[in-house]
Amino acid sequence: MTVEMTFHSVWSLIILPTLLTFTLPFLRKGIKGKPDSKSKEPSRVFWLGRGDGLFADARSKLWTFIKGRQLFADAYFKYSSKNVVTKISTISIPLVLVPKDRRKWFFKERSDVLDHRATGFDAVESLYTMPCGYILDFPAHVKLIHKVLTRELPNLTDDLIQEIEEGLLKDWGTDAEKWRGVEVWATVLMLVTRTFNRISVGNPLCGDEKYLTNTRKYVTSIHAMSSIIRVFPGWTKPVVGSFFSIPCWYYYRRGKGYAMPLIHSYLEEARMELETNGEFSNRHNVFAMWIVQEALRSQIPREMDPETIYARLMTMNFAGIHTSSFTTVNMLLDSLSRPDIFEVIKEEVNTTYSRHNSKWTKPSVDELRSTDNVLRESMRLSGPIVRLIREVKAEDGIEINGVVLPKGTKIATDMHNMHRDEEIYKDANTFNPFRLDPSTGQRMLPAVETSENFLPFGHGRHGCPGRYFASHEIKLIIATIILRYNVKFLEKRPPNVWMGDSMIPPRTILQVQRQS
Ligand code: HEM
Repeated sequence: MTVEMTFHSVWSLIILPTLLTFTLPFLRKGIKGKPDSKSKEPSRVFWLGRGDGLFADARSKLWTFIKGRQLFADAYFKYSSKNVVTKISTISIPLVLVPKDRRKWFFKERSDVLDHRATGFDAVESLYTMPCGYILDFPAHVKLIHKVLTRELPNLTDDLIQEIEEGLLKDWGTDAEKWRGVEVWATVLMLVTRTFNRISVGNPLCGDEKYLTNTRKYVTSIHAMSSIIRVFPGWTKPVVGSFFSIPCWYYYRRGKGYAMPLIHSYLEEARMELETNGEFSNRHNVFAMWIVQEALRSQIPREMDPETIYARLMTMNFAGIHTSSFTTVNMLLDSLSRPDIFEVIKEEVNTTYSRHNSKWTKPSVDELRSTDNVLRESMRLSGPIVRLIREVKAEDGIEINGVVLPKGTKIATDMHNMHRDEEIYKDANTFNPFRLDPSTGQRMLPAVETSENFLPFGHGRHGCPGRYFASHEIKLIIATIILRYNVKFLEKRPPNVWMGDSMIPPRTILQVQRQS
């Protein structure tokens, strides 16, 4: 994976953008001989970082690519926070930033006015990179996450623990004598892939190294390849997108070899149960079976197709694996570089575990309030998604603070900078998990409680449905690490790494030793 990522990074970060920014505008002008789409934009939007003149578009893209972080911070603190509508170039499409006073509306608006899929799916060029993208127009899996996964968490906790224990033993080792260096990102990614697949396909597939590696590669290839495709102008994407997404399609197809036998057997078993008993049993309490049962209930032919069931499983893996791994790694790095904070959660984990007779259950994990505070604060400063994007779908466009935005405009809430806004969080740049809630003066709410001031899981209509699972899973991972391993503190928090528009945790070696 290191080699894969290094190649993608160099290619997507340096060579491609430089080449494209300078050559494609020439080419395009040469071929079409007409000005860029700039003239179609409404004149009243203030476009930060974009001048006039020759190749203004290309220059502003390159500028954002080099100075993007600073430009987004300026856009937020100088304009959005003062309720001015601002536009900013990105390496792909320009974004209009939602002013602070319109955030409530952004999260409440109907999907036929603002399409929410721009955050998770357009941003990764899902049209090309996700062979399963066609299921998104009927998101049955979202309903199952809301209704079944969250409800079943108490019954899934033992399975999650078992997978976390086994995964850690495998990758962090059994040696109680010697310290050992482990690369935290690679091992946590594998651990989360395994744990997530315990609830999605169950045992034994969730422990099958080949299936897990293939799934991890599929998800990673979507992120890596979309970062390349994103650089190209829209009119080239049908060709470029199809070419660069070959690895995504390859891993997707390959994964069928592992998952399809299971899906076929679940379909057969569930059909038999329905015919003989008129209802389903609870024998396989895993996501794959919930999708099968929901499909049979619906009797919609496309839903009962094994291809659709596989597509939903892979979409879930895409939504849940990188987000949860990034968050777990960030929480580890944040707490291990602050011994005072780590000691608080260590004490809490140890006492809660003993109080509950050395067994984790959903209610006992919910008692880990300080651990949850650390998770929440870590997500505030290092949430894996830095901005939420919507596409204007309303035929006549929309109007924000006097500015008209036509259909197709992409608008965004920049949560990375909003979470650093001193008007919302006092000492906003300080990692302080035990800060009080500025609006109530009370302790912070649990990490799953979203608000327009706390957005790592989104908020409102399309807030992340998997957040209850993710928060439970991450706390179980952290608690198991605390109970089973000694981990050396870090001298200081290694900074996150910016790759284009995304912020990822740094590669860090942790020194670990199994507790005897
Ligand atoms: C720490 C881990 C996670 C983070 C930070 C996270 C964050 C997010 C965010 C920011 C959104 C977009 C909200 C928006 O556009 O307004 C989202 C959507 C979504 N997430 Fe998560 N997520 C996490 C884990 C998960 C997990 C484990 C699952 C699956 C079990 C999941 C499933 C989804 C789905 C299906 C959507 C799309 C919802 C829709 O279309 O309405 N997420 N997530």
